[in-house]
Amino acid sequence: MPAFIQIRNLNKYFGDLHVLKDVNLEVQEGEKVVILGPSGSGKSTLIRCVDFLEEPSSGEVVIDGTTLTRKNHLEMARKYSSMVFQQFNLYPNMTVLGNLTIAPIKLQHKSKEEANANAMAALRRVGLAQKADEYPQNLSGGQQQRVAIARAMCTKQPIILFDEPTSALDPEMVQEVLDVMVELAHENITMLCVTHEMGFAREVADRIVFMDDGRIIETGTPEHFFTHPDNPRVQAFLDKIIH
Ligand SMILES: Nc1ncnc2c1ncn2[C@@H]1O[C@H](COP(=O)(O)OP(=O)(O)OP(=O)(O)O)[C@@H](O)[C@H]1O
Repeated sequence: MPAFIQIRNLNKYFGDLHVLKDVNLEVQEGEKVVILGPSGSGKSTLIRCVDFLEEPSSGEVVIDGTTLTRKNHLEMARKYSSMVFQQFNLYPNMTVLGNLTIAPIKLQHKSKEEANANAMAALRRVGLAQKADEYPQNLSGGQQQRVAIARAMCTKQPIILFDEPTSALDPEMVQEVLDVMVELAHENITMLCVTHEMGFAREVADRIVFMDDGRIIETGTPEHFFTHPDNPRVQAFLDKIIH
């Protein structure tokens, strides 16, 4: 059975800058993959290609047997994947409830009642049901990111992509967002997560993928990765981060 997500010979250039270099990765349905690596190694670009927010220069991303193309990517994203960004990307002029219901109503053609019920259920799960009628600017960064995660839950796609979801947060708010992500990880959702949170990676990842200079140079379980990585560059990265 082919993997749920297949990234095949992916290359991405920004002008002359070769950012992804023949990347291959297969992710099974329900798998939680954490992508680590030094700054500028191409992690965000890789994950953005999975949503076609970046178009590959060559190679392909195949989801559930269908290759993403210019033509089908919006429909594919609607069906399969939602992204949680570093900068929450909430609509400032809409209430929290509005932010959570707009895509289900407008794009997925859900009734307002169903969208509201799903939104309230998601807000309860992230502990923010009492904030449904607030505007994003009245929430803390951690709360805004929890709303963004609830928004991703509402659309019920089977894949969730996290692009450094805690990097823009004050330190005291990081844990509250990680707690929500850990809870989400208990579900049969397929998760690809770019993060610098090693504790989260250890706790949640089925597999860690390490990128360096546009290539995947090591993959393995957290146990393998944190205790005896094969590549000395991974060890150097860990030494720098952990000590
Ligand atoms: N839209 C863009 N235009 C030009 N260059 C870009 C663009 N997006 C990313 N880059 C460059 O591509 C390289 C990889 O960036 P990317 O954000 O994928 O790395 P990263 O591993 O996620 O880094 P970080 O951990 O710092 O977020 C960097 O050199 C970056 O400056």
